[in-house]
Amino acid sequence: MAHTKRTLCVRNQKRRSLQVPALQLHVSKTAMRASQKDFESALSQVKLLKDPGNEVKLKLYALYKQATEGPCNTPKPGVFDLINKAKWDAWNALGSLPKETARQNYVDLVSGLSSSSDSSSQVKPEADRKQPGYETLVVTYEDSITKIMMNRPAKKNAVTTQMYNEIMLALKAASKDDSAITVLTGNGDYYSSGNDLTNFTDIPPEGIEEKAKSGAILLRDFVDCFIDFPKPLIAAVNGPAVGISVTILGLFDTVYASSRATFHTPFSHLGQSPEGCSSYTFPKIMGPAKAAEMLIFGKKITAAEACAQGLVTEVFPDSTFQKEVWTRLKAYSKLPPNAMRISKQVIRNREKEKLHAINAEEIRVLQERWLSDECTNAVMNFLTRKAKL
Ligand SMILES: CCCCCCCCCCC/C=C/C(=O)SCCNC(=O)CCNC(=O)[C@H](O)C(C)(C)COP(=O)(O)OP(=O)(O)OC[C@H]1O[C@@H](n2cnc3c(N)ncnc32)[C@H](O)[C@@H]1OP(=O)(O)O
Repeated sequence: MAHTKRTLCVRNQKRRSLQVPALQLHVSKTAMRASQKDFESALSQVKLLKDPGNEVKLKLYALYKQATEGPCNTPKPGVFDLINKAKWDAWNALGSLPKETARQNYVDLVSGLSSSSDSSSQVKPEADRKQPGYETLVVTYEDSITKIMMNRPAKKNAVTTQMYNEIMLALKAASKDDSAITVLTGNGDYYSSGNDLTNFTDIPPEGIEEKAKSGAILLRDFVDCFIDFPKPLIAAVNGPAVGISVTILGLFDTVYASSRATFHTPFSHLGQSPEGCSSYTFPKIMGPAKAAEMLIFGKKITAAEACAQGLVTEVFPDSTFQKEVWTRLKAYSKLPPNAMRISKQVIRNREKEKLHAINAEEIRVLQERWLSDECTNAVMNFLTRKAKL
């Protein structure tokens, strides 16, 4: 099997003490904030705004439908019905986002639009372009770079259902905005601790099989977004990474890591199996033997090891990680954007169909694993704090 190694350049490894993460408001608390009255007032307010552009209008439409009708429940329009298909896609991308959260996101989005149109006579500096409407992410646009930062530092940026949906929305928006490159990173001391294990707890009345089915659709759509992302996609791995946040790195174009980062895919420990196309990308990137140690035996590797094995492009000392990575990315973002996009597509298109098939197959297997005693026991152990990785 051929190894496709990324550039190797391991820097000085220097450990630093972890910073105390800022406290994060609990999602359900914020979701409770928007009352029906707030929602209705946002609906009136939106009519007074100047045209916010198609992308925002689609976001508003999707959140409105989700808030009033729940998850998308209509048949997908035909390919030639462009407008209705775009609306359907935007609504469908919200997956099982709860109605209350959609209502809150709608209110936040309108309030962000109102305040930006209040000050529309002033030209805002690029650094201020924080995009409204996200609760689990901070999405900014600066220097032709869209930065998507996972923002649940107190929970080590564990990925909730809402965060999966918001990352998909942010990627879809980034694919259409005028940024040249897109970066995914984490806030706080972790890059991400992977799937939020409480995702296994809100079982609907229809039973765990239904939950597994909706989880499978969510995960398939999530990974598909990374397979299809049309512009250069960079991960700035600021700290330890676990599970799904590691596996999808094989779908990024470049992975920069802090010397403090570690990479851990404890699927067997959790009674689960590999996802994110890692059953294909990892053996291809690092060779089957190293991939098996990670994916079957859950071996945690350091940033330096991940770089030597080709999963990471370059490791930077933690003390200068942010400065060095952003300096590098700002320089890359000035390259001709069309050329970068086309080069990425030439590289990716050859494998796209295969990657989608692998994604579907991994999820078919995983869906069965979620119903196994091994998985249930492992998740219960974590949630009742009998076990930590
Ligand atoms: C029925 C089917 C449903 C399907 C729905 C699923 C949809 C898609 C699934 C995709 C498949 C993905 C797979 C994976 O990603 S597998 C990896 C999962 N991650 C883990 O197992 C990590 C678990 N966390 C830990 O082991 C430790 O927290 C960690 C080593 C990361 C950090 O330890 P540390 O001691 O430094 O910090 P704490 O444990 O005190 O963590 C601080 C708080 O954060 C909470 N936390 C952290 N990680 C998670 C997590 N992954 N899920 C939920 N909560 C997490 C932790 O509980 C602490 O919270 P409290 O302060 O409230 O106690």
